[in-house]
Amino acid sequence: MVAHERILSRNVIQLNDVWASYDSKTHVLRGVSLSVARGSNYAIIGQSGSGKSSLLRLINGMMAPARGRVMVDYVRPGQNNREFRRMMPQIGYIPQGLGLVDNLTVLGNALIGALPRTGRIKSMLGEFPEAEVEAARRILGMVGLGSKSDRKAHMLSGGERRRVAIARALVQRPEVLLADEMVSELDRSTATEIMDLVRDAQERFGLTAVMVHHDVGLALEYADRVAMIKEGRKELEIGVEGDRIVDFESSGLSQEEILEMYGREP
Ligand SMILES: Nc1ncnc2c1ncn2[C@@H]1O[C@H](COP(=O)(O)OP(=O)(O)OP(=O)(O)O)[C@@H](O)[C@H]1O
Repeated sequence: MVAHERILSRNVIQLNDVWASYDSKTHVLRGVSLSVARGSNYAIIGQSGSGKSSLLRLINGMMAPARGRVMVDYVRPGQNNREFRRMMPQIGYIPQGLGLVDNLTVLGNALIGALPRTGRIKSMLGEFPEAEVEAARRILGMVGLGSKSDRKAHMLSGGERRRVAIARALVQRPEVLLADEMVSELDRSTATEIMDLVRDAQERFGLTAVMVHHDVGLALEYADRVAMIKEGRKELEIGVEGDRIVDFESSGLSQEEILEMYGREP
């Protein structure tokens, strides 16, 4: 990515009338359009099976749209696109279930984020450059795991596991963070701690975040925009401005109608 492009692209992520399918018969996403502003936090909510994870997979290039256009900083995501493969390390992805390696230490898991830079074989032998190890330790300190870097991942609490997943993503030095239901199974206060951490990281590194959430209240508290997906369609996109919930789709819904729709979902 060159500097002038970054200045021009206020929206890091852009989806235009995107349709997606796993079997080329049924569509799991139908005509979704959205824009994610640089540095913002964009939340996606919706019932199970509505297409939220598929949306993230389109952004990180694991899935291609059947129709429509997905762009991340002017580049079309896709494994076949060399330009996108080059920028892939700039997209940190925390999947549902987090994807930690249980028998690796906290530090080892965090260093997985450095693999795109260090090269796989050397790293598998545990030969990470000292500067990478130091950087990973610094980030573990930032997420509150400085004293637990030698602990095996399977010995951690749910909140600590999320912190490791965030650290791994940050070690990658991403510009965009995608997280799929990262705080859904946590109690409210731990979920808040983890979201505070994401907010800190966003401020510190200018990160853009797209996060799938289960809890509408939490989404509204932390996100600049909240999109609701229903049966593959984007039903609404709202955010809080002052003490009001604003409908950015301008579909003319009243506050009461918005609250009622969100109250029913997911
Ligand atoms: N690998 C796959 N192959 C075929 N169908 C899939 C695959 N992954 C998801 N689907 C289907 O696509 C639809 C959307 O799934 P997706 O995982 O995107 O929904 P979701 O909103 O993230 O659901 P959840 O909240 O349960 O994770 C569902 O009907 C699901 O069964």
